[in-house]
Order: sequence, then C-alpha cells, then structure tokens
Amino acid sequence: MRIVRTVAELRALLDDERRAGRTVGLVPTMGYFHEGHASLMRRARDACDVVVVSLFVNPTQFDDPADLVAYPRDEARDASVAAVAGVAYLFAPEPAEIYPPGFATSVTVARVTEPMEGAQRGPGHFRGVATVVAKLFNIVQPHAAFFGQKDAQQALVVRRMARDLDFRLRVEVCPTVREPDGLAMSSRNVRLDADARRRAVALARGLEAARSRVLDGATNAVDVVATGRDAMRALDVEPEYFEVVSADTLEPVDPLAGELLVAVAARVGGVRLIDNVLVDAGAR
Ligand SMILES: Nc1ncnc2c1ncn2[C@@H]1O[C@H](COP(=O)(O)OP(=O)(O)OP(=O)(O)O)[C@@H](O)[C@H]1O
Ligand SMILES: CC(C)(CO)[C@@H](O)C(=O)[O-]
Ligand code: BAL
Repeated sequence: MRIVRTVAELRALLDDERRAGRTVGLVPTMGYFHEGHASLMRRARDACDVVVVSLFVNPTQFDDPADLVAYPRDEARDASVAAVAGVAYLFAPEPAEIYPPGFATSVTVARVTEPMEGAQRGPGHFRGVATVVAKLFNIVQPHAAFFGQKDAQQALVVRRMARDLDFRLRVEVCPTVREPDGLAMSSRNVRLDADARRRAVALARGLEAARSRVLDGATNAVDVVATGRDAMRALDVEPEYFEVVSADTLEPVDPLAGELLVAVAARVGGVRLIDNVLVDAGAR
C-alpha cells in the first residue's frame, strides 16, 4: 500500500490504473480505523480492482473547534489496518493540499441536510461534508464510493449531491458494524470512560425498543419516540434528538408507513454519539 500526500501524485497513479483497465473504489474517512471502516474497505475491495482510502480530518465540517482538536488520530496504525484490508492507496493530505490559500467554493445540499445532524451541528457541518466529498469524487473519479449506514443522514446527503451534480459513480451504503453489546462502532468511542462506555449502549437499546414498537403496529411517531426515549433514560442517557422519519426524505410520516429511519444522537459522558436503524413498516 502506498501513502499519497498530494492530489497530483494520486491523479497520476490513478490515471495509470484506469489506463490498465482497472476499476477504482473510494472509501472516504477521517481515520482512527475500527472494524466499521475495515468492512467498507473489504466491500470496496470485493467490488473494485483498486481501493483508495482517504484519511482527512476535514476541518470545515466541525462547527465545534473542541471536537476537531479532540478528534482521535493514529496514521501509522491506520496505515496497517488499511494495508491488511487490501487498500492500494491511502490518500492522507495536509489541510493546505485540500484547502489551498484562496479556496472559496462550497457545496450546499438543501432539505435532507436540515433536520437532525444539520440542526444540531449547524449548517456548516453538511456543507463541509458535501464540499470535501465533491472534491474527493473529482480527485479520485472512482467507479464507486462506499459509506456507512451509521451516518445515515450523511449517506443521503452524499447520494443527493452525487445525483444533483451528475457525478458518474455509484454510491454504496454499507451496514453498521456494532460492538457485541450493540454499540455502533465509532472513532469517538475511544473517548468514553468506563461508566460512559457502559451507558453508551442506551442508543442501540432505544432504537431497538422503537423498532419493536413500530413492528408491533404503532402508527404514531410520538408513541414510538416516547418508547425509545424511555429505554434510553433507563440507562441515564438523555437523547439530543430521537426521530422517526421517512428513510428517503427525512420528513415526518403520519401515520407511520413504508421505509422508516429511526435516528438518535446523545451525549454520553461528554462524548456525542449517533446511531440509527431502518424499519420497514410495510413488513408488519
Ligand atoms: N460502525 C460503523 N459501521 C459501518 N460504517 C461506519 C461505522 N462507523 C463509521 N462508518 C463509516 O465510515 C466512514 C468514515 O467515517 P468516520 O471516519 O467519520 O468514522 P466514524 O467512526 O463515524 O467517526 P466518528 O463517528 O467518530 O466521526 C463513513 O462512511 C462512516 O459512515
Ligand atoms: C465522509 C467524510 C470522510 C467527509 O469528511 C466524513 O464525514 C466521515 O468520515 O464520515
Ligand atoms: N462520521 C461523520 C463525520 C463527523 O462526525 O464529522
């Protein structure tokens, strides 16, 4: 596996790969790899001949400077995880390579960016995500790009942007990988102390309780949300938001029907976590 620092070098390498007839898969990340990241890399390796992983803690998507400073980093360990997963190129640029002096452009996606993470983290969050992902799509020009369902709203934002801006690639969303107790893997989990780690399972428990309530026939989102919130409070965790919405548009559904996204965010011991499940209300 080769570590690449510049756009020019990566472009030259990938031009050679494409000339040789090989397909290219891209896995965008912010590093500090766990099994969720590795599963995306393996899926990309199965689907494409050459896998590029980008490792860039994108400053423009952090509205909270403390969150950016505290974001965990370990490039050496990440490089070995990526190599084992069969990655060909680890693109790990400095911020000035992505945002050179004079940089003045951003990509704004309307509607799906507005609720949940957009409302909590501020309008800059998804603008930062969409802008850097658009740049990565243009730099790498992959045949397919792989994202995790754990960041469900981000995946919808990326799909919307790719469709609206005519990017010629397939966006694939891969299942959430969980710890044995159900906690969704996340780079930020490393910041949980022992008590917070024990209580962090509240997000998965709340989502499971809500899913059961939908599958038991609930038609009102308010009831489902109350069930989910109660299950979380049993572990002394108060959600920032707990929503049951259309999985396609993130808009309210009343009465509950079709493919639903149940999504939650909560601070546990000072660490902000998110999680979600898809529930097919048509299957009941
Ligand atoms: N548990 C997981 N299962 C599957 N995919 C995941 C999981 N966690 C993250 N991903 C995906 O990996 C990609 C890179 O995410 P990122 O580097 O931000 O990791 P992260 O663990 O989500 O970090 P954090 O949530 O702390 O920002 C994203 O597409 C994200 O959805
Ligand atoms: C997609 C992404 C790499 C953009 O910085 C980031 O939001 C992430 O890691 O999910
Ligand atoms: N994993 C989503 C990127 C972020 O938390 O900023």
